[in-house]
This record gives sequence, structure tokens and C-alpha cells, in this order.
Amino acid sequence: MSQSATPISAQTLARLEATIAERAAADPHSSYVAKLNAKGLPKIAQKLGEEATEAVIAALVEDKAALVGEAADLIFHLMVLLGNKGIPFAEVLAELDRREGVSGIAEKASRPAD
Ligand SMILES: N=c1c2ncn([C@@H]3O[C@H](COP(=O)(O)OP(=O)(O)OP(=O)(O)O)[C@@H](O)[C@H]3O)c2ncn1[C@@H]1O[C@H](COP(=O)(O)O)[C@@H](O)[C@H]1O
Repeated sequence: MSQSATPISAQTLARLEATIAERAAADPHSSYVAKLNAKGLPKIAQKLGEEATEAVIAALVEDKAALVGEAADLIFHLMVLLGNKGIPFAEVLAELDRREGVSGIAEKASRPAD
């Protein structure tokens, strides 16, 4: 892979975000994303909470395969919520990048000087 190529994981999330945006106003009878958006923000938020709980349960019962599935459901529903709120996923990634920079600086500051 060339240095400038987008990593697979980022491509996956970008593709999913585009699909969610495209499906938001589709027919709720043929699209789960459209069905959720038609029900509104409280329903999307409720589903996100349910998926988070299911992920926690899978982790606590040590079912790794189930946890992978629940984690995918959780990320998917988070992306539907962000889409409904008009927040690009890139903003979340930028916030994570910013924190990485902040903690990197804090780490350096806590190290004794040479
Ligand atoms: N990644 C997902 C995805 N993950 C989970 N789900 C759905 O999320 C739901 C969660 O399971 P539940 O049992 O809690 O849901 P449910 O009982 O059907 O839902 P409710 O009646 O409670 O609302 C299931 O219906 C899953 O099919 C998803 N649905 C869609 N996608 C992606 O979104 C794209 C667009 O989907 P459509 O909008 O359906 O075209 C698809 O191509 C996929 O890439």
C-alpha cells in the first residue's frame, strides 16, 4: 500500500457514512436507516443505548464473537445518530487526533528532563 492510500478501516467508515447519508431519506419500508430517521432522534438515541448495553453484556460474558457483532451495531448506530445531527464523522476523528496530540504533550511534560 502506498503511503497516501486511505487505510481500509477509514475507507469502511467513510463508505458507511456516505451510505447512511444517502439512505436517510429513502423509503422506510426498504431501508433500516430511513426507518430510524423517520422515527426521529429519540428512537435513534434509544437504539444506540440498547446497542451499547448489548456490547457491554457480550464483553462481560466473554463472548468475543458476539462482542464483535455488537461493536459493529454500536458504531453503526452512532454513525446514524451523528448523521441525524449533521455531524461529520471526520469531526469525531479530528477530536481524537487532537486528544492524541494533547496526551502526547502531557506525556512529554511529565517525563524527567535528560
Ligand atoms: N451496518 C448496518 C447495520 N448494522 C445493524 N443494522 C440493523 O440494525 C438493527 C439492529 O437490530 P435490532 O434487532 O435491535 O433491530 P430491530 O428489532 O430490527 O429494530 P427496531 O424494530 O427495534 O427498530 C437490525 O435490523 C440490523 O439489520 C444495520 N443496518 C444497516 N447497516 C448498514 O447500513 C446500510 C444501509 O442500510 P439500509 O438503510 O437498510 O439500506 C447497509 O448497507 C449496511 O451497510
